[in-house]
Amino acid sequence: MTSLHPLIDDGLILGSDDHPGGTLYCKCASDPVEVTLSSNVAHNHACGCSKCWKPAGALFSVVAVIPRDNLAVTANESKLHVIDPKAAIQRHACSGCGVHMYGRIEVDHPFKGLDFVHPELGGEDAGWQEPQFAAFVSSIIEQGFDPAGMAEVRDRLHDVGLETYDCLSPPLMDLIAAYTAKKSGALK
Ligand SMILES: N[C@@H](CCC(=O)N[C@@H](CS)C(=O)NCC(=O)O)C(=O)O
Ligand SMILES: [Zn+2]
Ligand SMILES: [Zn+2]
Repeated sequence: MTSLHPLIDDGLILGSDDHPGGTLYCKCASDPVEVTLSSNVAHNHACGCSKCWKPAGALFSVVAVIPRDNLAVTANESKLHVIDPKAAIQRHACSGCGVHMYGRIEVDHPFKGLDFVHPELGGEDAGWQEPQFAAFVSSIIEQGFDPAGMAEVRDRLHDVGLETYDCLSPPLMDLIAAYTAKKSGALK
């Protein structure tokens, strides 16, 4: 059966509320890039979009946010490069193994100040917040997934307790819309 993601296929491993953070490692056998997080992550979710890093064979990425002040590159930063400088999220990837170590927003954006990270790089059962929902589910079709398999994919996500959305979850979409409305003056 196609893997959704190793952290989803067999059910979620629940995180611990008081998780203090830890170190993320890229997949290079020597001189790995290290990113140290000084808190747990938030809004962890599965993402089906084409831009987020996924482990080999997985249909989904698992990606979360953390305040940028809680993230530091602590080893081999020189191996990092920005995948697409024009994207809102500047994804810093390792030139050796291709893993995305963190994504940062430098432009005016509702999520500016939050960095995007893949908590599995810090250990699959290390206590990080577990995924809360699945986002950009229909986007897997854009990468070649057969539309006829979508009902099964959504069923499998629901089976492990993940609600599915084709953009972000309603609270995050509301946050983005409120930010846009305040900027335009439609909301005070
Ligand atoms: N359908 C598109 C969706 C891409 C997309 O909008 N991704 C979301 C979720 S990660 C996003 O916020 N992207 C901003 C960015 O990549 O800078 C795809 O799969 O490429
Ligand atoms: Zn690497
Ligand atoms: Zn994504």
